Amino acid sequence: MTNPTLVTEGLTIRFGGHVAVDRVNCAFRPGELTVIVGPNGAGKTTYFNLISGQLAATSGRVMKDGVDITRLSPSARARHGVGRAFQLTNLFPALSVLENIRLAVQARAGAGWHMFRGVAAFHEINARAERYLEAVRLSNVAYKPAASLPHGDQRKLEVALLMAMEPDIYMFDEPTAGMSLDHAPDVLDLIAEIKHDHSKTVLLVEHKMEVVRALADRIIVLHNGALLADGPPAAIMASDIVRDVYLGKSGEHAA
Ligand SMILES: Nc1ncnc2c1ncn2[C@@H]1O[C@H](COP(=O)(O)OP(=O)(O)OP(=O)(O)O)[C@@H](O)[C@H]1O
Repeated sequence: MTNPTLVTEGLTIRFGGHVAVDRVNCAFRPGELTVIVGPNGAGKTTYFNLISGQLAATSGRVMKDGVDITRLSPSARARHGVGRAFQLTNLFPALSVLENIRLAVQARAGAGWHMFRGVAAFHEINARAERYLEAVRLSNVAYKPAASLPHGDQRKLEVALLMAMEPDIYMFDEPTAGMSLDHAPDVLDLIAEIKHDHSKTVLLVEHKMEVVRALADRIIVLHNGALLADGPPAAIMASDIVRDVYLGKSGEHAA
């Protein structure tokens, strides 16, 4: 089995007396798409925030390729290859779709600017931006202002901006939220393509079971902040304990 890209060890955060994420031990590997499920308030988004650095852990560690990134800022973690899709942050609404992607490519190149000098740099950055534009199938709206895109296309643009960062880990929090059913498959196809690049590790928080079924290689279930179950989709979906959580026997409601 390949080495994990990302490991959380005893990862915990307390808000006052409330333990929102409770000693979560989990390892994530390249080529694997893990969906994090659980009832409302289970700690899914908080766990994501602890991994991407939006929240600081009370205890425990986040390791990226063996490096302890627990105390790093979100941008420092991004430079370590932890990429998280955010709705429309990073986006320049008045600039065109292509310009937005070009800026993201340039920001990524900035870290190793010596590789990109002069005219060659300009061409290389443009070529990369065009590649991501095509990858998310937005070439037909390349010159439209980003703000003018319909919601579904804006989500695709977010995926392109994330790809431009060239992360090792892709994190998506409900990528089809607020999206009409006819647009959802496009974004899901993009995520499936990222997963098929076997060097990438993909984490998804998702409520919609049809999305979970379509994409998951593995499901982890959080409940009251703790890791309740972890395994292949068929086993997790058939497990009594998971059904109990979702059917409310333990006092929670299904998400
Ligand atoms: N900044 C915060 N301060 C205090 N409590 C918080 C904070 N962030 C999250 N919580 C609490 O932590 C718990 C977990 O919340 P979280 O949003 O991670 O759950 P979730 O599983 O993502 O839920 P949902 O499916 O509804 O999005 C909740 O009880 C929430 O109220």
